[in-house]
Amino acid sequence: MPMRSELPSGMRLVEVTGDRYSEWLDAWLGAFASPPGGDPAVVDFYRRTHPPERAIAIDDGTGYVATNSSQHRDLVLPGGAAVPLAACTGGSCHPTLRRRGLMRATLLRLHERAVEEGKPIAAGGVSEWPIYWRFGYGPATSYNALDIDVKGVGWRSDAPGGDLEVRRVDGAEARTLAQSIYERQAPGTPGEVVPPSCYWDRLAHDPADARLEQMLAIGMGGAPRDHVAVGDRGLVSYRITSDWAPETTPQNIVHVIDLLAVDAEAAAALWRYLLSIDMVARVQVWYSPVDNPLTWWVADARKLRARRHDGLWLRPLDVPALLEARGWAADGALTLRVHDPEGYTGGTFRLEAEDGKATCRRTTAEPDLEMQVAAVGSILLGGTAATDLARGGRISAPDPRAAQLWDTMATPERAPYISYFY
Ligand SMILES: CC(=O)SCCNC(=O)CCNC(=O)[C@H](O)C(C)(C)COP(=O)(O)OP(=O)(O)OC[C@H]1O[C@@H](n2cnc3c(N)ncnc32)[C@H](O)[C@@H]1OP(=O)(O)O
Repeated sequence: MPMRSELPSGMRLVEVTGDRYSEWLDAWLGAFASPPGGDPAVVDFYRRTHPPERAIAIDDGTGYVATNSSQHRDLVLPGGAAVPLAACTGGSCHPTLRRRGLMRATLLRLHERAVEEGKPIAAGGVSEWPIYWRFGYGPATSYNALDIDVKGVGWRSDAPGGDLEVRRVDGAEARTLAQSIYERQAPGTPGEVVPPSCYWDRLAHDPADARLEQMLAIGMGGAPRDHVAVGDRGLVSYRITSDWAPETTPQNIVHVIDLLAVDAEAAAALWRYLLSIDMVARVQVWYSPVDNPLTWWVADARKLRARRHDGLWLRPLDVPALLEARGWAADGALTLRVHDPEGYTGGTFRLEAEDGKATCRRTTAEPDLEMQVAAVGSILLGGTAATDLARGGRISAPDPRAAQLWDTMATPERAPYISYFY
């Protein structure tokens, strides 16, 4: 039976209606200090990417005091298969009512709804590290924020992409290209959560208002936005902010907003271009894969100055379905015992992988590996090592070779990564 939680008296958990969507958005984004306040451009964008019928709230009789939502999305697994995902985002509670279980009530409802809809997993990019473990979420992907010293980093003469031409494109073409490139690159990237096509409309907007830029996830700074493409294989969207007092050397900064490429050669051509713009001292990127081959194209990778962050957190709701859907790098058999405080997918399962595919069935055997469901979320894509979690006390493995075997079997084709925040 799913867990329920009691709400303080006078409060009701409700579905959000279209006519109160703007109020819902203000409550949600107000918790992040950016309420759109009815700004039609922001409300219209969110209404399409996060539609009212996916939103829930707690109403205390005077208005919405807590919010949450789960979007229909697909999650790419190792091997390229995608599974239906409850993409949770929009968790908030008014600060006057914090720590009374309001968020708990909304999130438990979202999990219950995901199971009703047949989704084997929920996921979110979480605001703060300590919160989501208790709800069965574990960090599964990582990304690097880069702050590149352009003068110091250099470019190797044998790096690929030198023969490819880059060309300017306008916002409308950038929008079309971005969606098409993403759709071609995502199946090879475990951890990507395929956004709806309207998500890419943000590339066709070019508001002068810095606040709106931030809300539409198209960068900050109020500078004009540029889009540069390599054929139909790669696209970068960026802004340059000026830092040049007349008596000094120019120190402009390139802020990369989206960099998408179907293959390494196209990505290299875009990076080569970004690192060659005159008067630029630094290139800053919020999201970069941790296995970005840029490391091997530049002359001095220490000048990339990478800071690693957790990306997507996964909450398995049907462990056997997920283990059978993902691809496996090596043959092997393991028995896993999973504890799920919400009661959806606890139990002991026998996993048997052969020729890239696996079966996973309930068993009464003793486990090789035992863990909370949040740890399954962490290791599912192979981006977090079971051996690390075993050393950290999050997985119990009486024979340490069992965690090693998991890591060998679960090795993904590349480091799990989500290229944006939702
Ligand atoms: C995927 C997403 O939606 S991420 C977005 C999350 N939203 C934000 O960070 C916006 C700003 N913060 C807020 O609006 C609120 O503080 C929220 C949404 C994080 C928490 O809402 P609350 O209603 O206070 O949470 P609630 O009372 O249900 O707490 C549930 C549990 O999480 C814990 N918790 C809640 N917030 C935090 C926090 N910031 N840090 C650590 N633990 C937390 C509580 O202590 C409680 O734990 P317990 O059950 O073990 O006692």
